[in-house]
Amino acid sequence: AQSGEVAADPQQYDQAYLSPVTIGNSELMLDFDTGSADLWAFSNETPASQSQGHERYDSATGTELDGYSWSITYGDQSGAGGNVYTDKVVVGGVTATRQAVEAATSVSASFSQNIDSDGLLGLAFSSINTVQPRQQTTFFDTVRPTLAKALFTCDLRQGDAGSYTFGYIDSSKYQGTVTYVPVDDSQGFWQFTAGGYSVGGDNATSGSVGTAIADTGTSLLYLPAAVTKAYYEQAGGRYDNQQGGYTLPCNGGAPDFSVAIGGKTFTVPGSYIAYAPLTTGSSTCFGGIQPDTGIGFSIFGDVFLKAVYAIFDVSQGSPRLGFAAQ
Ligand SMILES: O=C([C@@H]1CCCNC1)N1CCCCC1
Repeated sequence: AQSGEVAADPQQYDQAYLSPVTIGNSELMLDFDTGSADLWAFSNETPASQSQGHERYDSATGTELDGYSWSITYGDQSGAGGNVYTDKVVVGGVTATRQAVEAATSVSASFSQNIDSDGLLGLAFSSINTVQPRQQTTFFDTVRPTLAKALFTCDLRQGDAGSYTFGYIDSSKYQGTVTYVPVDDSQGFWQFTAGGYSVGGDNATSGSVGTAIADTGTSLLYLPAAVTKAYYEQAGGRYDNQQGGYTLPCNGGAPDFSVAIGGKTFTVPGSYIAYAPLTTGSSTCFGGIQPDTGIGFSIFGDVFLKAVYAIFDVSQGSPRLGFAAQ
């Protein structure tokens, strides 16, 4: 049975985490994304004008799926599209011999401009893979039958290299016990229910966060508008229309944010929520918690995930998420 571990290296401000992946004879840095289900890469078929500074997948090593294509638009309106090959993909020593690899023939500006990232490796459910005419499986779904345990884990860290593991849980990476919650995969996401919250350790937990997804490909923590408002009232932040989000003082006084999941409380340190100065040297920071207005559920992105050890587990028949304090 297979198992393995791969590094997750943070970009500036932990905006995204990138992991080395070998596809055929190409070694690329991909953004592992539990909020989408396509494995796509800059390729020899991506226009040079769009791929300056990127490593590219050389599709010559692959077998083209004739007449297949893919096209994806993400929640932030970025996107990409192209052709499909099968090829050998290796992640931390775990090998998928015939993985669908989506070679980009076009990518949106934000992908061209982020030269650290050579593409995405989707880890949501394969039901939302965009390949036509026949949907393809994610890397995890492809290798799942060969894994020692049908699960992968995520250990993201603030400003430091973390890791993803496939096929095993590394108990040295967390403290205390793991709390498991059921996952509703009907929308293709790792969707769960979060409970009460508290700001700054005051145990007057109020309200409930509700439906949420665990999304390693999203930088911030998007919460219901009322929860977000309550946080910034205590944090001394304000909604800045010009910035398109809440901002707060960078000065280290930001309160912690705690949320109950599966009856256990998980805490995001205030320092993670003073996310990044508006511009270099500014004493005002963009907030790591923002409203989930218009999305339909909360998004537990990297600001939350780097505070916990997360287990994405399909070994029990029904999918479940495990969380433990880091
Ligand atoms: O496009 C996304 C995200 C974008 C950032 C990377 N992860 C996937 N979705 C998740 C939230 C609901 C809408 C779809």
